Amino acid sequence: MSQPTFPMHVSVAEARDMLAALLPRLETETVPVNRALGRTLAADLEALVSHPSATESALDGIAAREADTLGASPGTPVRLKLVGESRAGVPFGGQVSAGECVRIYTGAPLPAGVDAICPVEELEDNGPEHVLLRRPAFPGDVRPEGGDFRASEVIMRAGLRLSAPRVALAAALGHAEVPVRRKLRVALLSTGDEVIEPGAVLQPGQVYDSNRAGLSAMLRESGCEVSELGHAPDSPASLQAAIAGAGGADVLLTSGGVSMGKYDFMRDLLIERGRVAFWKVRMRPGGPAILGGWNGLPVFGLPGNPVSSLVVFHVVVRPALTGQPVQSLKLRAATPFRGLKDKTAFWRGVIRDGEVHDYGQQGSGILRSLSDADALVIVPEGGAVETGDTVDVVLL
Ligand SMILES: Nc1nc2c(c(=O)[nH]1)N[C@H]1C(S)=C(S)[C@@H](COP(=O)(O)OP(=O)(O)OC[C@H]3O[C@@H](n4cnc5c(N)ncnc54)[C@H](O)[C@@H]3O)O[C@H]1N2
Ligand code: MOO
Repeated sequence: MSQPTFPMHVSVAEARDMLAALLPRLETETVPVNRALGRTLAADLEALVSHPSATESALDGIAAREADTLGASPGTPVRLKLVGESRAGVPFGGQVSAGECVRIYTGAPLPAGVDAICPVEELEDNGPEHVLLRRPAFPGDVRPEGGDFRASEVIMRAGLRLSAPRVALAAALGHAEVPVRRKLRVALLSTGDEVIEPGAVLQPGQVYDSNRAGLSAMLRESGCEVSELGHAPDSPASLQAAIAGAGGADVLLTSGGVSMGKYDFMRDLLIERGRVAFWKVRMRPGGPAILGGWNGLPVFGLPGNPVSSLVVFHVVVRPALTGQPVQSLKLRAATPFRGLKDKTAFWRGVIRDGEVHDYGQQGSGILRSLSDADALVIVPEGGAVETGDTVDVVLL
């Protein structure tokens, strides 16, 4: 190849940013809150109500004045008069005076005049109208109005990805519907003469298409709408015909055909007849990845090796598509991890007792390693990890 006119050997962060820069701004749509899992909030969400909506009990028991109950113990119980009941949804309407209490249940509003709770386990009935407390009532077992959030406070920010707890929070804030960004439409194409559908009879030299299954699952997990273009054999004409089916997508992901081989036509198509933003990333696995464009459609060419394609998706493509950074944490290395002079390594690791161990087989064709591993251990360019060092790991 003559001197390339595009960047080569970019860093992982550059690859991520260059892909993100090619993606469109996503419009806002509204979805029912119980269908919002995995979506990205398009606007700030404010609390329409306070939670709790009234000061309430955290326990089943009685509500009383703390001052009346101080000194209560099993040997010297305090006797209070029962004047009513407060249930969740059916509050006690009256005023509670000194020496009095009301039966109360978890989530029920605290009546006027009382400030503390004694749980039912510490109570004994004393005739039909009195109870004995074996310990004082505690103000700490009262949940104050607005203790979780207050009406009109902004509680969730635009850009937040809606995990299950966040869906619950949006509903608790009072939103039946939430504004979210529309899903990114991602077309997905596998390439390679040897690649066949799982279920077909495999001839020697063929391989089942695991990349498309894995990438499609990862895309759905990432909140994308996936348009599966199937599989194209290794010929420029077949690739062009398959890519033409991606009309309407925001981005096309392909796997295979991007390295140094004679039949790596994805690479040739983008370099010779399309547009290239970069070729090759300083990472292993996944070095041969390519980013470019075809008739205005951004195209990210993932390497064919099964581990490589999924690892590049994990650390480059997903963060770019979702805008969510890669989450890493620090662990103690229980084994050494090899470094590479000019590449960031993402080695598969197994976490045991809070330490990360080398999985062992690190070949890019060993798909089992990715399924068995708990994490990718990041060894920066030029670095190496000795046993006992602290390493950054990305959970899988
Ligand atoms: N001389 C060199 N050879 C290779 C280099 C290099 O720098 N110089 N890089 C190696 C690296 S690193 C990788 S990664 C691979 C990537 O190659 P391609 O993207 O061109 O991928 P293919 O050659 O098409 O396939 C590689 C491998 O993966 C299997 N494969 C492909 N698609 C699928 C699929 N959908 N599901 C499961 N498996 C798939 C394919 O059968 C091959 O075994 O290049 C190295 N070579
Ligand atoms: O990058 Mo390749 O992905 O090492 O096998």
